Amino acid sequence: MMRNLMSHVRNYRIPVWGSVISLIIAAFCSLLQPWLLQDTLNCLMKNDAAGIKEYGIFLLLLAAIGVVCGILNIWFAAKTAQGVTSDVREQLYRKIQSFSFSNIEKFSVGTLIVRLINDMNQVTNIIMTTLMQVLRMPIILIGSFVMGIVTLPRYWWVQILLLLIVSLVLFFVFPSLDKLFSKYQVWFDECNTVARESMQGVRVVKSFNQQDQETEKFTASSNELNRLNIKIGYVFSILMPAFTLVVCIGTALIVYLVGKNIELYPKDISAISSYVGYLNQMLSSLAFGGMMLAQYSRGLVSLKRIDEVIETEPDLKFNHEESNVDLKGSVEFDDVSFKYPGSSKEALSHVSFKVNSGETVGIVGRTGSGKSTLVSLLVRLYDPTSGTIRLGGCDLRDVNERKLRKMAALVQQKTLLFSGTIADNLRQGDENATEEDMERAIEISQAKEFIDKYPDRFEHVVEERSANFSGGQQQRLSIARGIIGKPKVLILDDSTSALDAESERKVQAGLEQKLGDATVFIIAEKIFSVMHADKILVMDDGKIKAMGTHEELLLTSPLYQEIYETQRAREGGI
Ligand SMILES: Nc1ncnc2c1ncn2[C@@H]1O[C@H](COP(=O)(O)OP(=O)(O)OP(=O)(O)O)[C@@H](O)[C@H]1O
Repeated sequence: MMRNLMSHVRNYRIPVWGSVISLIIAAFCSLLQPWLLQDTLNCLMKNDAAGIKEYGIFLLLLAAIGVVCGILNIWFAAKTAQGVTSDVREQLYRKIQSFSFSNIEKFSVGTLIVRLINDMNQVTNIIMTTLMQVLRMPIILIGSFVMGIVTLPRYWWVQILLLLIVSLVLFFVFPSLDKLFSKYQVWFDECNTVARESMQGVRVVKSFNQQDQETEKFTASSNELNRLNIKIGYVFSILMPAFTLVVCIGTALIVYLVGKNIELYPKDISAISSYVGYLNQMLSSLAFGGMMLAQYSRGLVSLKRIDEVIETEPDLKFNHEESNVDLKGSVEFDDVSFKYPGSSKEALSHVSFKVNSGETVGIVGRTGSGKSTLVSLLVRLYDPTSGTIRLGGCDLRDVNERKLRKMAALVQQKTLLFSGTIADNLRQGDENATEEDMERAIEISQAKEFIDKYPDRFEHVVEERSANFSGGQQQRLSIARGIIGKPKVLILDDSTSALDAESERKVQAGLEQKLGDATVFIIAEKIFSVMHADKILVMDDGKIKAMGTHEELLLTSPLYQEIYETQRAREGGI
């Protein structure tokens, strides 16, 4: 679990060593303080003014070195922790970017975000704790134990007795803290997912008057989180006073023992204060160290969750070799079947068809018949469970990812624009797009009409979740983003649904004229949208039921006829 983290820590050798060295010096300074105090007391009892001055200066010097080293320790530890966390976060983000759809679905977006932000903060804590406390604890523990025995060798057993008591308490409390921290993480994920879903779907929540239900859902998980937090707080609140009590008992015991034998050993009296000092250091390092370990175990849970993501291999492996072969836009599905991960039913079953470069293909079928699944496979968001897909005659699995993304553009059903400017969004389709390319794309997609109304045109801001654009405007922009890179295969997955018939016709005419050599797939609810296509695929229950032109299908496919008649009746004639 630690291996990945350590490989990053190795890049920060200087700050790591800086913090370790300053920590060791600071630890020894605090160990020497009670010792010097005892010598000062001895001088005081002997009325040795020169000795008092000398030891006093030593004490001050020691305290000053301790403070400087303490500050240096924190500075170096923070430098290491921030650096390493930022590197691991970047590694994690890269990994998530390499994930396929099914990888992301398996984790869920909510937990990936929590891992990226919250779990990462825990990694910072682990590194800070290690560099500031974990090393200090054994030095102080062993050092104060030895120094305590040297100070009052007669009462060695007092230290061992108190050590045993504190260790026992920690031994019983520790496992329950561990469990609480793991549970806490699970509920934190849950809380995050509920909040994210409800805020992203705020329109649905409001329009269905679901505020109360959503609040209830959130409150339930938030209460659970709160309950766990309180429990963790209880454990900590019992630990601190329990530890103080043990120190008090130890002090009382040692005062009593020294007092009882004062006549036999009068010198012991000057050792009491330094002995109690060591006792305090020993027990506090143990108790504090125990609590640090509890924090540590919380951090380890986070580290495990991060490693889980980093060690997951992307489901889809792309060929990274650049090829110079200029693939054409022909598409072939050869006996392709596909099941979604975790699903027992085939979403596509033995699908075979061939489309020549430059053709326009309509895909129609009832809802859930597999239309979107088919095109997701075509741009390789998933790999088929069996069968082969060929693009320009080349097996899709052999096509370089960059080439594939340039060749084939999918404009999805759920349009998603990013916050930024219109130009930023368009350039996602082609990072090198010129002003001219953008003009051409918005003309074809009929987005020009509304962009021309903005004085800042391409620099017009797209707000979060494209809130300042209507559904139809968003669709036009995402079509423009799809065509800007001049793809050889363009797929419009129900992406003209929010356009009126006139604009839809204009978009299609534009595509035909200006993207003449591209193969275009159009998934549409309405047959009207695809009736002029060169080929229409009729899908039902994951299978291709019929294929042909509109006129051919009207004669040969009962399913097509049925869909057509139903739509005609509903629209009052197409
Ligand atoms: N991510 C997914 N995980 C599991 N099953 C899925 C997933 N996406 C779709 N399905 C299932 O696969 C089948 C085909 O879905 P698909 O989205 O391809 O249909 P569609 O024809 O595009 O429907 P619509 O016209 O409603 O968009 C459906 O039964 C659906 O429940």
